[in-house]
Amino acid sequence: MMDIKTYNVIAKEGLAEFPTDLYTVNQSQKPQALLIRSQDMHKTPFGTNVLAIARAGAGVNNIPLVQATSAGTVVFNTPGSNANAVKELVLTMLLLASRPVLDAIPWAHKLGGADVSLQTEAGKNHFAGSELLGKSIGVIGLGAVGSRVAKAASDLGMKVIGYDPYISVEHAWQLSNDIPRAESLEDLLAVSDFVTVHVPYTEKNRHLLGKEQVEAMKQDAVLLNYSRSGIVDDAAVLAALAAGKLRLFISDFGTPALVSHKKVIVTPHLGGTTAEAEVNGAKMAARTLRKYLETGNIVNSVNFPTVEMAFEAPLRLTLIHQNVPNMVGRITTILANYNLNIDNMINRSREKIAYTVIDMATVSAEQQAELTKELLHIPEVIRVRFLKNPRA
Ligand SMILES: NC(=O)c1ccc[n+]([C@@H]2O[C@H](COP(=O)([O-])OP(=O)(O)OC[C@H]3O[C@@H](n4cnc5c(N)ncnc54)[C@H](O)[C@@H]3O)[C@@H](O)[C@H]2O)c1
Ligand SMILES: O=C(O)[C@H](O)COP(=O)(O)O
Repeated sequence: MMDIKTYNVIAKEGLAEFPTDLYTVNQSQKPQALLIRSQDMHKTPFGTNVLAIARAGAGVNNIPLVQATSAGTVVFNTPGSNANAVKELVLTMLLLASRPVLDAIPWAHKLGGADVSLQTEAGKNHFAGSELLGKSIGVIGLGAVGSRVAKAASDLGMKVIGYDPYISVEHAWQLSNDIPRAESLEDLLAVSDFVTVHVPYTEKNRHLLGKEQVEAMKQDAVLLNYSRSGIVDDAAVLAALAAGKLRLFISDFGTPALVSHKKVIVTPHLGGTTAEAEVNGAKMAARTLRKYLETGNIVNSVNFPTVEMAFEAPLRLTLIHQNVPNMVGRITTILANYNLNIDNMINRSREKIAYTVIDMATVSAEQQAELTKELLHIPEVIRVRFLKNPRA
């Protein structure tokens, strides 16, 4: 039995992916894997017994990746699982930034008496808005969320310009040829009535929109942050709002200064909070975890290489080790000393870490224990697992 510990609200459809004859959920002090959303794992200790952490969602800045990698803990996310939800909320906020319905609705509901319609017609001009059609929008980051926002804005008749110097081939294919790409962030900022940012939080992206960038924006522009707190320098934005340079700041990440500001609209980190996105993310995370725990195969990891090898042999040996020369040689020498034949093998690396998967015929539990001890004796080996093929 393996135990999965959960943090945050995880959709029941995701938990149902774990068959009860193989898994328990939240039953052990020493779980084999964690299934989380925004839980701050920098402040939540997890032991080296944790083989994997799956983040149902996109952002992994809440997980200490360097620490997890060196402990041999594979971290996964669920790319794209909540991208449509974020896109729809960004569209909502673009419309709210254009039509003052947030003020108009309470005004309408306060009207009373027999002449409500007269009062309506007399007062409605206070709430005149503008249209998105023909306005320009700069989309920073053209991944799962940004590429969808760009397409939707274009479908609404907006002039879209994108910026993503690191765009993946997959997302580049998804992006319409009609959407021009800016050569630089400054080029995008100079022409955009709306700017929306969809990049991950990393050290490099901290204050990607800082004082200089905010000052480079168009007069009366609107800035939206549905990526992460810290990517936008809130202090620089507040200064630009006070100076009358920006018209509005819309953010999914409140701070005391933002929530009390008249020219700021804050949503409470709602980007990925729809029933559909929560189910998508939880199911995807559970399936990814099961794949890794049961077959050793790794997909959608943010700290380990992708490794997919059909599990056909009776037994699989997986090793997490440092990415240094002669590891495969040392590992296979030990197997040869036990007269074990290798049916199939794969070795992949990512930066400082490497992963080796070796398929072979069955060996006894005693021999597995001896081999594990000997393999762990190689100083650069971090984790050793034997997996039995239930279908062999
Ligand atoms: N508000 C929410 O609830 C919510 C929901 C989903 C995602 N997010 C946040 O949005 C981020 C993006 O999500 P996603 O699913 O689109 O991720 P993604 O990985 O599919 O896309 C991120 C894109 O940003 C690009 N990028 C990175 N640094 C950049 C930079 N400096 N300039 C321009 N482009 C850059 C990458 O090349 C990539 O294409 C997540 O990391 C997460 O922090 C927030
Ligand atoms: O990075 C993400 O996927 C979003 O910020 C969603 O976070 P949540 O799962 O905590 O709502």
